Amino acid sequence: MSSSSTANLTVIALLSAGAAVAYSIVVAKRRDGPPLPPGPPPTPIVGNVRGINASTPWITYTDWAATYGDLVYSRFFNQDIIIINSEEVAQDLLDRRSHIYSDRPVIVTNELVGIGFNSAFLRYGPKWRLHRRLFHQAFKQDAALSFRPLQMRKAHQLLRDLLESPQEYEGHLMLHSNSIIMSAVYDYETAPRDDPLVNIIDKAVTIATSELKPDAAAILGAFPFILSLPSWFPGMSFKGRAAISRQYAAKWLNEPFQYVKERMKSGTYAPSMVSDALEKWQSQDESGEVTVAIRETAATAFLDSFRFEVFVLAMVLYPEVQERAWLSIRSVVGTTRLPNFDDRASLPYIDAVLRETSRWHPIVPAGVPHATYTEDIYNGYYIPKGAMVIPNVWAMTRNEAKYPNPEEFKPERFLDGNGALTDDTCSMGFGFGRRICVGRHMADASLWSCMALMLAAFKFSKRKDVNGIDIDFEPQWFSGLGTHPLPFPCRITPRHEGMDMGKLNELIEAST
Ligand code: HEM
Repeated sequence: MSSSSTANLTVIALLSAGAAVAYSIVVAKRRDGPPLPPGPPPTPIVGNVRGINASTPWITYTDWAATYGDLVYSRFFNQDIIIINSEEVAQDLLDRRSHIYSDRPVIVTNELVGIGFNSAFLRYGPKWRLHRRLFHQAFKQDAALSFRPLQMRKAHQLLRDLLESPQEYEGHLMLHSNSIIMSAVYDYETAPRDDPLVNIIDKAVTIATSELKPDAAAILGAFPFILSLPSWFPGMSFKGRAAISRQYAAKWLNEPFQYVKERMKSGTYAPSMVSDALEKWQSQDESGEVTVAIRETAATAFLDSFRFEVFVLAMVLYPEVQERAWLSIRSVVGTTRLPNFDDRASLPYIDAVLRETSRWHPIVPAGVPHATYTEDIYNGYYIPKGAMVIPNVWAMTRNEAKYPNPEEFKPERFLDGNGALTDDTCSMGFGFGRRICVGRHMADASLWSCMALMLAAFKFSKRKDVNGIDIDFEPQWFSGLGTHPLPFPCRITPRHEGMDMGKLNELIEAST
């Protein structure tokens, strides 16, 4: 949804609802009893829109923490919003009171653009439970071990791609992420370029996410009658775009799923999340409900790509960290092979780099919002039923008491005096409670294998200008529901002398 559409929606909402209606909503919520948590004073009708940096709301929320504390109340139209700015409060509420805090807010635009199937946004209830069960079967801790050969094979391919065309590193990293998911979920081998299925899904995701704006969703949620206005009505052009998005979303759901079904029919398939689940459930699924859920969970998985750019950026900006990481790999693995999962326990510094990468710039900095199933009282504050609860991971990673100088990339934070890993796994980037990320074990192993192998084989540094001088740059960030660095000038050079494809293949052979 374009920002002008959102602005028009706001005007429609304001004109049509009028101050009286909106005021009555606010008045209706006024009640005796414990107060709401502290928060910035709202503007009449719209609530706390002003002052929020729309592209990086997590930074605004972190600033609010300095004034209002770890638990902040804000409002957007009639949507109550609770912002959690500390890990302790997140654990108290989202983990320990997960029976209250495991719902999701209704985001009307999800259905509108055709991604209402997304497991991560399902309301707390039987459908979500079924999705969660299907995911759990494929990605629980011991099942995730079965992906290790795949993760290694894909990481080896990434090294070949980086050696062949290092300047295209962003494309290679994206392909690596997509190809792991497509193999694990559909047993589908993605083509290096212009893969037909990935192109369909990418297009569907791009169209859908460009129409998803939390502010527009909140306005439509507060004033659902707006959706019944015709497409020609000023501000309603998004309805036409949403219809196109729904068509693409249907292809995203169906085409890769159909691919697996056809391969199963012809008997030419290897295990995958979809084929395993179909085999297990098909005979007991008379209503077809589980088959639909399998298709939906599979499509959801594609949305959860791993993002390796933050790691590459950190290595470029902190060469001393990169050097220490490489030396630690060399001392354990030597130079005649590459690391594999058996080396992980002997390489604590690499795990410290992984943890610091997710702390330094979490890729989902404002988490995925939860919602309250019933009302609650916490530390004397009233938390309304149906409130959107935002775990502000950014503020948690900026906790000066736990992470001094939080803007600095310092893997040592996660090591004790003996160089062993501490108990702090910095897992808040994967969320909390019953809605915690179901792909976290698989994601963790994919991140580790990719980081360890890239560190062993390549050096990442600033690109040089024609005079051989490093090109300095200020990192820029893409901001949406997630965030990642925008392309930056990076030079990728092999660590091993005289490295060519033959030598790399020898190293890979020696590592397996
Ligand atoms: C580095 C990679 C990843 C990160 C940082 C990440 C992060 C997250 C976060 C923050 C949540 C929300 C948790 C909450 O509501 O408290 C989430 C949920 C979820 N993630 Fe991930 N994720 C990653 C990879 C994956 C992968 C690889 C998969 C699937 C194979 C996956 C599947 C899911 C699903 C299905 C949910 C929804 C869970 C629910 O609502 O019950 N994620 N993830």
